Amino acid sequence: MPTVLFSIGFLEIDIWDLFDIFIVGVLLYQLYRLLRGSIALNIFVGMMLLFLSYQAFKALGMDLLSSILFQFINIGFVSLIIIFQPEVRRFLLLLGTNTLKQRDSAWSRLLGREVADAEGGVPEQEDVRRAFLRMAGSRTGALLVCAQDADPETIISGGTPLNADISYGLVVSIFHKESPLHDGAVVIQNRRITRASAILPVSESMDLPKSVGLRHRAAVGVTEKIDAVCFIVSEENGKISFAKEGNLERGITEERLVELLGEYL
Ligand SMILES: Nc1ncnc2c1ncn2[C@@H]1O[C@H](COP(=O)(O)OP(=O)(O)OP(=O)(O)O)[C@@H](O)[C@H]1O
Repeated sequence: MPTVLFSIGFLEIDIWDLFDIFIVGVLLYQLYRLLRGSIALNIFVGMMLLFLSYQAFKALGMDLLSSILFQFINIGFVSLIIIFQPEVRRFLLLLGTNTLKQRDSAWSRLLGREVADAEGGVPEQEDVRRAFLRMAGSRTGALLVCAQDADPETIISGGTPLNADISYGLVVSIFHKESPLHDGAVVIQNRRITRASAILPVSESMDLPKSVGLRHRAAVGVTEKIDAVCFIVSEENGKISFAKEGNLERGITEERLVELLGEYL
């Protein structure tokens, strides 16, 4: 029996209760981060309200109402898993990826950067920078996914599988309007182009302004679902944007592009 630390009225709190509250708090916060901005958050809040009402009715001894709500919650649990299937998947993926892979990749990125710095820059980053500036100048639409740790194939579909070195000429050629591969996204993994013309999941986020079109929504969508970042060139105005964890940074400068490429490519 763990020792009681303090009491609030009739409630006796021990060390495990504090631990319990802390873990539930962290899990709820992570869940909120995952669902933020999506319609799923509204459903989640609805379910929480239902659950709290059930607890309140039960505590007040209103048996009929609480038993009806209990049935709802019972079915609700199964339907929650179905409704939130993509979010549950992403949540588990995030947990696993964060704990296992990110540590390794952080080290390899750190070491990689040290080697690159010693050699005077990473050629792939320089090639993508030049390609993006050129495409921005000519208002050529482009969408580039840089997968970080997760396997992007689980979410990204279609297009043409490739296994090519990144080069300025290749990136510009793929997105050239006459190219059969220009429509869709280019996927980069471990500094190699693994797919072109890929179809990405489109974000349903209500936080995005109405002016944001499908290309940018697709960039946001894929970063909501897997550990990846996206670089986008707008065909409409030639602006370069960046997407990460479901957030869109619009109209970034060349300096910022260099900084982000250094961090994520
Ligand atoms: N789900 C998707 N996955 C990958 N690429 C997509 C997807 N949806 C749209 N695109 C790309 O975006 C192009 C259409 O972009 P649209 O004009 O709707 O978006 P936008 O965000 O307004 O971009 P822009 O500012 O370049 O016009 C398509 O031709 C296609 O290449």
